[in-house]
Amino acid sequence: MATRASARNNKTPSIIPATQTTRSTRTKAPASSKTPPPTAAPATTKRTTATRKPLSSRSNSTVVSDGASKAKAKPASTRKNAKTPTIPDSDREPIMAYLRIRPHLGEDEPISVPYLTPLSDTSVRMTEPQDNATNKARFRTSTISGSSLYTFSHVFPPETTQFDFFSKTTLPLVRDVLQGQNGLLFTYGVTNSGKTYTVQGGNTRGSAGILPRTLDVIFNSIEGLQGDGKYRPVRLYGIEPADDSDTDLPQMSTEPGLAEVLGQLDSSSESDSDMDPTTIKVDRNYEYTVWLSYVEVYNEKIYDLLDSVKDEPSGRQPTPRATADPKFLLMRKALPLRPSPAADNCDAEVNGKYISGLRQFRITSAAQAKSIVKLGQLHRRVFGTLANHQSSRSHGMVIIKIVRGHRGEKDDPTSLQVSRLTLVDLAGSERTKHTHTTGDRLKEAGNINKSLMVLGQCMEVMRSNQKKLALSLAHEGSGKDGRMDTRDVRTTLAVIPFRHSKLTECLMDYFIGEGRAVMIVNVNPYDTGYDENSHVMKFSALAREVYITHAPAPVHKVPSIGPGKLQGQKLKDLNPITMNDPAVNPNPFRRKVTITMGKKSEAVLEVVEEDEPQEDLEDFDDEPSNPLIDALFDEVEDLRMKLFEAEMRCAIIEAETREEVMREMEDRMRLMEDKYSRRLMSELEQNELKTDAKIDMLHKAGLFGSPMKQQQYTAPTFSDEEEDDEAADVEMSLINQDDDDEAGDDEEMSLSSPLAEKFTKKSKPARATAKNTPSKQATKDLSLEDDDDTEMEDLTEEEEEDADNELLDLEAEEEEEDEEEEDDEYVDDDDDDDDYEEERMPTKTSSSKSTRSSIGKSKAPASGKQEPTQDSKKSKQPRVSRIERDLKELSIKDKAPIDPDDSITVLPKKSKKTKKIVIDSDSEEERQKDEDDDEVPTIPVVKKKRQLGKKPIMTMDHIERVTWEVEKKAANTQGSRAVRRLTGN
Ligand SMILES: Nc1ncnc2c1ncn2[C@@H]1O[C@H](COP(=O)(O)OP(=O)(O)OP(=O)(O)O)[C@@H](O)[C@H]1O
Repeated sequence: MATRASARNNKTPSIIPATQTTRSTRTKAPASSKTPPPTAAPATTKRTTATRKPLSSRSNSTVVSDGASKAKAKPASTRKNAKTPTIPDSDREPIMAYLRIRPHLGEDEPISVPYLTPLSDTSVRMTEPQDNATNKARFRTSTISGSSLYTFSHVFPPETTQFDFFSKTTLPLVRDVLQGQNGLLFTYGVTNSGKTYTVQGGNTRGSAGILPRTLDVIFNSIEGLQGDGKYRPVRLYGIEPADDSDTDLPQMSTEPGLAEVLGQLDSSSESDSDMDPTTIKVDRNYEYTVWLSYVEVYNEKIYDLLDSVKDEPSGRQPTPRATADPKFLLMRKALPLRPSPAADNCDAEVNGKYISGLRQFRITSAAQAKSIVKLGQLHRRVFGTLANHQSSRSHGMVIIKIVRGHRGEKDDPTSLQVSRLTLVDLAGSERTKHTHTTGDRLKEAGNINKSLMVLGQCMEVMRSNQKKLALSLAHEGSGKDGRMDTRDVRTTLAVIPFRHSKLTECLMDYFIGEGRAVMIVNVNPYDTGYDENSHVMKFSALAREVYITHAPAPVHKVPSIGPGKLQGQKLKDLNPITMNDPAVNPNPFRRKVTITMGKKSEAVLEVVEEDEPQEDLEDFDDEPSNPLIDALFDEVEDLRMKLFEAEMRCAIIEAETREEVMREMEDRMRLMEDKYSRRLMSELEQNELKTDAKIDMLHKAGLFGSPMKQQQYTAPTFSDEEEDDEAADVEMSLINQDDDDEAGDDEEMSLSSPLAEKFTKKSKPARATAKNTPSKQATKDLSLEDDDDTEMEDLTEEEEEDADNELLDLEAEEEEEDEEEEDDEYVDDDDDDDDYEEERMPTKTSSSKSTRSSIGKSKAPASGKQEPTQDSKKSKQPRVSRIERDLKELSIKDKAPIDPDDSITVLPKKSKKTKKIVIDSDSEEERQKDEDDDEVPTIPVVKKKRQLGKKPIMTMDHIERVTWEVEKKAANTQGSRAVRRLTGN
């Protein structure tokens, strides 16, 4: 009874000075635990303990909260010895941060390997997923570290059941609220991380979330102890007499059209029948009444989700009902936040804010409470803030108030105590850049981000303030008089920006007042938002460093219920909220909501949201106001707001710029790729054309294929072999080209190629020269099969002589050109030219020395060497063997064994794609002709069908054979320059 007396004393005016002392003591509370007490400290601490915990001391509950046990375990006297500045008083405890890892839900998940690994009960490692293909970070675009370690109050792995999770995280808060303490629980995480599942639950049996379980446990525990509900809670801590309307539970809309829409959305699940059997032992000397409200914070406005939803047909065209596209106009009005009067809680240093006009319902059973919550969720959906398959776009808050009064003083409202438990299902914390939202959605996303960002800022400021305070208290006694005045420090503390967002404004009293806060961090480790989840984890780390005073909610101390009653009356005047309300915002926010009801039908609703009335806010502000301070504060707020908006803009611009730059880079890369592939193709084409041109030149020179020409090779060399080799190579490479293109290209090339022209120039004089040599006759005997060759034969002697002279004139010029060609990218040209020269050599060998040398001179500079080296021959050897192999293959294919003595003709092929080469024996006539020639060995001719030039070419066997013959002759004559060149001498 003594305790109760002391509790009563709190509400007497004489206590007020003591209360003021208590305020400062409360701020100093950490000091008492960290530093040796100043002389006045014990008294104040004692007084605080006596005034702030009157009811707990009377509690006969056997279930003692952790916090209470801590407080008991560490009495004020012992706590004073603790000196570490960063360790808080046991009256305060950090925000508890629990991590819940969402399980893998199936194949739809974007990644299958989680990037979060629990290391212990309290720590996890987060490792950025790697892209297997590139071995680079898969999702990261920012500079967040690839792997980080995070610690929590507890880590719940994916397999944690709802029951276990509730028992470890929420049950202590439920216990507290039944003992008169406030509690806050909020879920934080990106969309699809399991926040709603955690709070509301799933559809399967046993998957009920912490909210239904909380309701179950409360009603299990207070069974038989429910009060008569004579008084109802108002504002944060106020009490006023209840009336009959409090027991009228909210109903689903009575309007048939809307009821139909709501009815279709209202689905039952297996978890509805879940009942959590947990019971907490409570003080049975008390009676308890439970009140419930449900609000959502959407677009920086607070709406009552239990307010009746009505269609407002007035002021608009009637719309067809019950059609496939019914249209309703729903109106709702935002509720204002008002400062809690100091009189409601004299102990409080700073009072929080309450939601003015919020409806609350007295509930008597868990089932009733659950149905009300369900209705609130329906309203959330009907207003489009809890869309079917999208992220919740509002913060949902269920506020459970428990009014408890001692049974012996049932009719004394001043003995009543109001405690609150708020469960918040925050909207997804993803950023705008990921959602690609525009217009209203962008505004929504901006507001969601804003409120979450402000929540983070508040925590940041609270943490730094607490650190500052703790540090200054650690140096207590260092002042002039040996005492530390914390007021000096307090003046330097930063203002916590609660007012920057509605969410933090609503919750501020939990942070600055008494109570406990639990943060549940939901993470989906299979989500692509690695960066977002990293931010969530960092946020939780920040929250864990913020300390909150752990103390029971104050007992209602106001002797008279007058102000409350008046205020309650005023509040009632605000309900029901209609468009007729005089304080309607002139610019209500309109938006459309489409609700899918089954597969076929959908309902289109138009929602009009009005701002909260502003004009009567001051009427409720009980705090003494200083205009200057208010103006300054507003200024600060304004600036902060601007700063915040600028930051938001910057963040959005940064995200957009990054994306733009990325897109631009991608485009450029694509262009470059195109450009290079085009260039590559054109180079290939040019190479092909050049090769064609060279082959053409060779043909024009009559060095390929004709049996008559073969007869000219009296001094065959390996150069010929190389040439043949190369020609065969070229042929094989060209054989896959398209037939149609071929002839045209070939012809075109032979005309357009500068080399071809050059060759034409050269070949004529060369032939002319040959005619003037002793071997002229042999040259004349050339019976070329090709028209080109025949043309060449048709040259008159005069022309040939002219050409010969021209050739000499051109020598110097060509030398220069050839030197330039050496630097040309097509280095092979030189070899080819050289080959050409080599091929010409047999003819020249039998011709005059001067002619030979002139030709040799004209071509030699092009190759940069006078004679082929042994190396170059070796390097060409593989080609020779390839040709041999090819020929063998062909012979096998055609089942015609190659006889080196036979002349083989490769007939023109009709299609290159068939890759078929027909080998024919030379005609009997030709063979006879060959045999008749005594002077030169007969060269068996392989007449291959050349794809471009369509001219026969020689094969290896022939060349080898001729070479052998020539070597034999050369050994005899000892003078053949060609042989010297062949052997590399
Ligand atoms: N622990 C869990 N066990 C099984 N399923 C889960 C769990 N957590 C979440 N889910 C499932 O994951 C999906 C997404 O969860 P939920 O809707 O709760 O995410 P959310 O974070 O609330 O998303 P939003 O922010 O968009 O509202 C749901 O289908 C839910 O049933």
